[in-house]
Amino acid sequence: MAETDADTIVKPDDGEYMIRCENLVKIYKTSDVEAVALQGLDLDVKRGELMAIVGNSGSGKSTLLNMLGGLDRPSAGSLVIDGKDMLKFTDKDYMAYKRDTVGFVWQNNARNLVPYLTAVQNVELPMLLKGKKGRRARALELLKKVGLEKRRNSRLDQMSGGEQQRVAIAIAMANDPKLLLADEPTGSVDTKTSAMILDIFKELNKSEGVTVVIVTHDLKLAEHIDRVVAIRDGRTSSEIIRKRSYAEELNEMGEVISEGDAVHEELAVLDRSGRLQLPKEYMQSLGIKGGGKVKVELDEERGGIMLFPSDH
Ligand SMILES: Nc1ncnc2c1ncn2[C@@H]1O[C@H](COP(=O)(O)OP(=O)(O)OP(=O)(O)O)[C@@H](O)[C@H]1O
Repeated sequence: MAETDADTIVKPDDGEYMIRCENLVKIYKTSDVEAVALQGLDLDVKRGELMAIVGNSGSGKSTLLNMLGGLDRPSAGSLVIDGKDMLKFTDKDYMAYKRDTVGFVWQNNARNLVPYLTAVQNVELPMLLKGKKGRRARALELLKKVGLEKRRNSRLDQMSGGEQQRVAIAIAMANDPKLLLADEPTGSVDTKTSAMILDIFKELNKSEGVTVVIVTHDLKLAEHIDRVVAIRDGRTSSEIIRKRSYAEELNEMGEVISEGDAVHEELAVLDRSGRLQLPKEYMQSLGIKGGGKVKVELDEERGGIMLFPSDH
C-alpha cells in the first residue's frame, strides 16, 4: 500500500485548486478478497479548468470519479475539493457536498431524467427540490446553452439519446455546481453528437466558470481537450498536454491542421516524492520490467536525466 508522507499532505485551504488529490488509495473489500482500485493517485485540477481522464477498463477511472463526486469514501491519502478535506467528511457533509458543490453527468442518463416530464420541467426539478427561486428562467437559460431551447416543451421520451444527454447536462448545472463530473458522457452517442456534447462542456466551462472533469474511453474526444491525464493501475501514469490550445488551433485560418501527435506532447508524471512512472511502451522497448533496476545518470550538458537498463 502507498505510504503517506506527512510533509507532502496538501493543505485544505488552497484557493487556486478545485481538486487536490494526493496519494489517494481506495481498497474494495469483499468477504475474502481485497481489490486495490486506486493505489496512491495524485491529481491537481485548478479552478475553472476543463480536463479529461483516460485509461483502460479497470484502471480506476470510475472509482476516482466516485470519490470526486462524494459517492464513495477514499480508504487513505488526501482529497481536498473546493478547500474541503473529504477524508474528514461526515455523512451530513457528504449530503451537503453533493447538493451544493458537484454536478454529475452519466453515460446512462436515465439516472437523472424523468421520462414523462418535459425538458424544462426536468431541469427545474433539482432547483425545486432545493427550494431555489427563478427556476423557469434558469432552466430556459440552460436549455439555450445546450441548444435545446426549441425543445423545451418536449417530453423526454420524445427526444433522441443525444438530446436527452444534453438535457442531462442542463440538469447537472441547474443548482450551479462548482465542479461538473462526467462519466463517459459520449459513450452512447454518434461522433457528431459527441463533438457537440464536448462543445457544450466547453461553453459551460467558459460562461459559467464551472470546473469540468470528463472521464472517457474516447481518444478522439480527448484529442480536443487541452489537458488529458492517463491513469494506469490506479495511479496517474502520464499527462498529455496540448502545445497549442484547441481554440488557438481553430483560429489559425488557412493552415492545415494536423491532429494527434503534432499538437500533443505526452509527459510522464512525477509524484510529489519524485517517483516517476515510465510509459509502458518505453519499458517494453528497453526490455525493463516493473520491480527491476535501472541505471540513472544526470546529463548536465543537456539538462536531463538518462535512464538505462541496469546491465547497460
Ligand atoms: N465495488 C467494487 N468492489 C470490488 N472491486 C471493485 C469495485 N469497484 C471497482 N472495483 C475494482 O477496482 C478496479 C478499478 O475499477 P474501476 O471501475 O474504477 O475502473 P474503470 O477504469 O472505471 O473501468 P471501466 O472503464 O471498465 O469502467 C477494478 O479492478 C475493479 O474490478
